[in-house]
Amino acid sequence: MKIGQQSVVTIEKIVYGGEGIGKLEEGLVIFVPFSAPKEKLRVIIREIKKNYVKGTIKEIFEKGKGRVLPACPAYGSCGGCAYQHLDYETELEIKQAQIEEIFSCFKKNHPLSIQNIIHSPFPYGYRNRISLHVSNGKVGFYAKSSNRIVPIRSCLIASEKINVLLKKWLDQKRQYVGPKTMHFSLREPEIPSYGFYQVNRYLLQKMRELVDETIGREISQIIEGYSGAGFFTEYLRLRMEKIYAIEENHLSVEHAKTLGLKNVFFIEGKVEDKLADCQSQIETAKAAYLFDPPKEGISKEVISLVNSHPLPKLIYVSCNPLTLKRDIQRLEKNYLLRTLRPVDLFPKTSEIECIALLTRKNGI
Ligand SMILES: C[S@@+](CC[C@H](N)C(=O)[O-])C[C@H]1O[C@@H](n2cnc3c(N)ncnc32)[C@H](O)[C@@H]1O
Repeated sequence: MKIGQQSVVTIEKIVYGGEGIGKLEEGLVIFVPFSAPKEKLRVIIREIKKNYVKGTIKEIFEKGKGRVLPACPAYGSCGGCAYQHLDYETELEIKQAQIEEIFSCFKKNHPLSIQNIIHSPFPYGYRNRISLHVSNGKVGFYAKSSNRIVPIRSCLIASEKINVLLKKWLDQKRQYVGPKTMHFSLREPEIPSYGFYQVNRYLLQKMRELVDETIGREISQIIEGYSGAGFFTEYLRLRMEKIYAIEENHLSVEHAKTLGLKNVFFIEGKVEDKLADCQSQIETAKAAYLFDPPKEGISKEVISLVNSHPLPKLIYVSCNPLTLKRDIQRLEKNYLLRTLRPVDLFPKTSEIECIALLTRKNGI
């Protein structure tokens, strides 16, 4: 096998991350980006690894399920989207199957029910914020796994308001000539101008309702880790006795405090440092953890604190199924995984949001 060699392959499925996989005649597994399920392709080998190869499409012999023409001229070079070449129905089926596969390992020892993916009402125009990079007169997004800037004029997954702002900024930013790449972000005026904020403007209320439903009515106290600017806190406090909300980003905490929520303690700092204090103040029998960490997941330190003080429920909102799986495995001795709800917060990209419900094992 050589780089540049051509081969014929049928794509078996699309795996998490967005690439199709198939087997070459030699028995080697091949990963092919921008392919569709069951598609028959001629591919060019681009990279050879120990146990697999990577290829790109040279020719499509038989189109796979759901293939459509991508709408964005930067698709394929910009690192943002992975599923513009598929219709939305196929993308949702693929994402559901990926979640089923990643979490199938829990089926044996947990009463796990994987629910149907919640779709975004629209797969385009949903982002309420974008981050761009500027260097040597180029303004755009990074190419996949690279610092190379792919210039763009507009972004189809961003909202109309963001695209209006982008148009205004493009010519100004292009003037920038500096030794380093500069980064800037554009946000809709409705959302806080700093720190993390949920990105899909069509699913904001739905996310809050789903988390509320998952928590359940018997819970009246919450320890919320990674609470950001109080996105879930603001909604949940309407029916909670009290919430301890821990967040390390100073500006997000400042914003959260401006909401004036009476039954909420906003605590600035790392969950690692503040959790034990909250654990000592909560009434265990009616309390739950709500965690919404960044894609790296929860640190071993936090997992160990949770394992030393398991509350009846733990609700885990995650934007990375792989770290979610890892963290559930680390919590397994105290918790059962009950439900997993995929949510398509990031249509056309390979990302999948999940809401997991874990309940404390009996007899702890
Ligand atoms: C995915 S965001 C979720 C924010 C919020 N739940 C929301 O929906 O807007 C993760 C948040 O965790 C915060 N964070 C990351 N690591 C942290 C840590 N070790 N301790 C406390 N906060 C942390 C980040 O600043 C960010 O606001």
